[in-house]
Amino acid sequence: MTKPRTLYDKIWDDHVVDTQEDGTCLLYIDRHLVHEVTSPQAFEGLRMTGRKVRRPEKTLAVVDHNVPTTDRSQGIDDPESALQVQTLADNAAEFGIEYYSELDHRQGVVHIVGPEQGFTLPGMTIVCGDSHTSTHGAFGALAHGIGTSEVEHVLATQTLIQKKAKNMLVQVDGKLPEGVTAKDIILAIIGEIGTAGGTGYVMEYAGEAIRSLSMEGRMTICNMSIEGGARAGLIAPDETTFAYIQGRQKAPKGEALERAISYWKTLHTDEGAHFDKVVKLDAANLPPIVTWGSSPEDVISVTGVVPNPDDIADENTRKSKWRALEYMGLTPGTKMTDIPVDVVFIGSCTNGRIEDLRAAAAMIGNGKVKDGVKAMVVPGSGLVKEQAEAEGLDKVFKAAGFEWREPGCSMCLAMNADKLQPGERCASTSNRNFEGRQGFKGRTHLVSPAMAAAAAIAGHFVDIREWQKP
Ligand SMILES: CC(C)[C@H](C(=O)O)[C@@H](O)C(=O)O
Ligand code: SF4
Repeated sequence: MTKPRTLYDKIWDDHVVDTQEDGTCLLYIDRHLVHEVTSPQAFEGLRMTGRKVRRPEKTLAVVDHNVPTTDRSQGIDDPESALQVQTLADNAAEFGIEYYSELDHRQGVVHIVGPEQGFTLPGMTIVCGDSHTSTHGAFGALAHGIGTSEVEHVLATQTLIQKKAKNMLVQVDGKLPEGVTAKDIILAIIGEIGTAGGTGYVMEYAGEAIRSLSMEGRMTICNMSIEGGARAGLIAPDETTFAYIQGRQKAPKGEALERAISYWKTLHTDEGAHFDKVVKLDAANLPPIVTWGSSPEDVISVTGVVPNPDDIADENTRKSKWRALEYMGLTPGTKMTDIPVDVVFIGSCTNGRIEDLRAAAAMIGNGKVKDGVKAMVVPGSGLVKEQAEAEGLDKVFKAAGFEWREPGCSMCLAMNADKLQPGERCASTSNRNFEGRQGFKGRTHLVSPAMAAAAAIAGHFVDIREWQKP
């Protein structure tokens, strides 16, 4: 009898081209996503050595980080961003790679675009010069970020040098309560294991709460695997996955799809397979979560208070959490619901999909964005934007005073004009609350889309389980 294997073991085994004595492997890469930030030197490397892209048809390029989210039909004002974007356009043309420009309606954040186009499929190895490539693991694909020199290696050879990681199981049982979302699950997991908890592991998420999630929710979970230290997260594909894939532009069709599905059905962890680490969480007990510090592990229930770092035994951690509170301008004991916000950002590859925008819009009713609060919605892609407009969500947002923008990474990391001013406090649906992440001295609180929308209207965090929409 063959040894029971995890989902990660199976995908890994299916892609190993060569194994060295020390365990270093050469892995075949099925899909390579490329964006403007981490690719220029990789293409330059190819040019200098006279090499081509090995499999241009397995490579897809899209601009996302540097694009403005205001009207861009007249070009990009910022010279650095304009150059960055133009460089990717030129490289894609020169090397024969399919490219979605800022004017293409398929353009968006790379991790939203891949799944949306059916480019991301179960059982594949997927890489991108971007840490949030873990998002694609929601399809049961082994997907992770790579560095620029690796981008060059994959472009040239369609392979990657890798050592196998350990297996970790994150079991989330129970039924998610009303008002609590995939974002709260993953924030709770990171709060539990810490930002280094997944280091050296590939995390597989399983259990009733994960199974009940839509593909959008699963992507939110896998997206933040990297914030928990794991380079990749995985969720076994099932009927929800197959239904999402069906009919997508680049997905297999007809008989090819049937054959693919029968293979995809084998992509699950075998009974009795070994995990090196197991973490369990009960979804039924989860509240809506808000981060209070400058690390994604600094999580607290919306019903809680800003914690007191003096309660932490370890001196280094205590000091660093005090520093975080100082940066955030918060005092221990303050009720989370008493913290006012200046800015609300709804978007990013964590929470910029259609379901996220629906959840945010559903909080609004006849409400208006609180005076003095600046709120913006940045759809994750042009297709998300179109879908939202077809459903009239843009009207709901605009009537309430939210700005309705063009797709891109935007204020998730402030590489374009969308930035916090020093000292501004933001309720954000993105994935990183590091110092300066959304702008110099900007203060970020990570929340779900529904929590962000309610904060925009109330002007402070609210427990959306008790939210009476205006
Ligand atoms: C710019 C890019 C390399 C970076 C990443 O790798 O994640 C960015 O997308 C981010 O979210 O910080
Ligand atoms: S939306 Fe944010 S996290 Fe996602 S790729 Fe862009 S910058 Fe990175």
